[in-house]
Amino acid sequence: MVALQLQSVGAYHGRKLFVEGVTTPMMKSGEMIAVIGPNAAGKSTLFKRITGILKGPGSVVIDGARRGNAIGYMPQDTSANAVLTVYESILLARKQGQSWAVSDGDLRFIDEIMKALNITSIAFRDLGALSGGQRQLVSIAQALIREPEIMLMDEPTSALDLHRQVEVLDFMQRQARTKGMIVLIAIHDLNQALRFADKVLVIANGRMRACGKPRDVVTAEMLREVYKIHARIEKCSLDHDHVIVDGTAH
Ligand SMILES: Nc1ncnc2c1ncn2[C@@H]1O[C@H](COP(=O)(O)OP(=O)(O)OP(=O)(O)O)[C@@H](O)[C@H]1O
Repeated sequence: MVALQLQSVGAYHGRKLFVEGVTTPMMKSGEMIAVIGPNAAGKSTLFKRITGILKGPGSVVIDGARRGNAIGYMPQDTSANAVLTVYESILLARKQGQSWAVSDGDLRFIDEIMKALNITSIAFRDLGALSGGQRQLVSIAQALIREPEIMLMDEPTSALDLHRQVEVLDFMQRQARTKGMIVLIAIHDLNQALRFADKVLVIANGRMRACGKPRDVVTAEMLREVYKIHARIEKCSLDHDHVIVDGTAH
């Protein structure tokens, strides 16, 4: 069982503090947390601080991790210029930092992940010859193949069609539940956040505005203040909450 908590976390770009004072409740094994907020709010910056790519004040407290490097990170920019096939790139991600001997288990796991993400048919295509959505799926596979206990995904579904979005979010939710992973997903689609997340963390102007149950956090008031939109949260016939946007607020 792994647990993650941010305590007064901030992050610098150069000498400037872009994210400040983020203190979250304890995030636990099996949870999926949607990180939402406007453009340039600091979501990617916060992720980079959690992974250690960026420095800053405060503590990223991880309890109960099985290994030293428990964090997997899928960056927002999934462009690739390495001359590798999809399969090679996933195998390379699997073996990074380990011995180069490839076991049957490694190969089986690669097949499993590729099947789950529906990318088996492009296994031997060059990375440079993929569509934006295909690249995004390969990038998810590269992060998952390392079996992280905490997975940070920066807008993993932004280039995917609706079917693939639901497939990927559903798959990540199952991964969180069955493997006891903590999954943090930066995402702009608030309806997908409402549908899949156990918790929603709102970042605005480099600060945490709220963190809690989706229904408590995604409110008309928050949407007006943080996103400057007039919106209602209404239940559909299946009793799921949906954001219905009426227009922009000034
Ligand atoms: N490498 C960098 N150097 C300097 N400033 C940066 C750098 N990367 C990001 N920033 C700044 O940090 C702030 C937060 O950016 P960040 O990418 O974290 O936002 P975001 O919430 O992920 O936005 P988006 O939803 O648009 O992806 C922005 O003002 C941005 O200009």
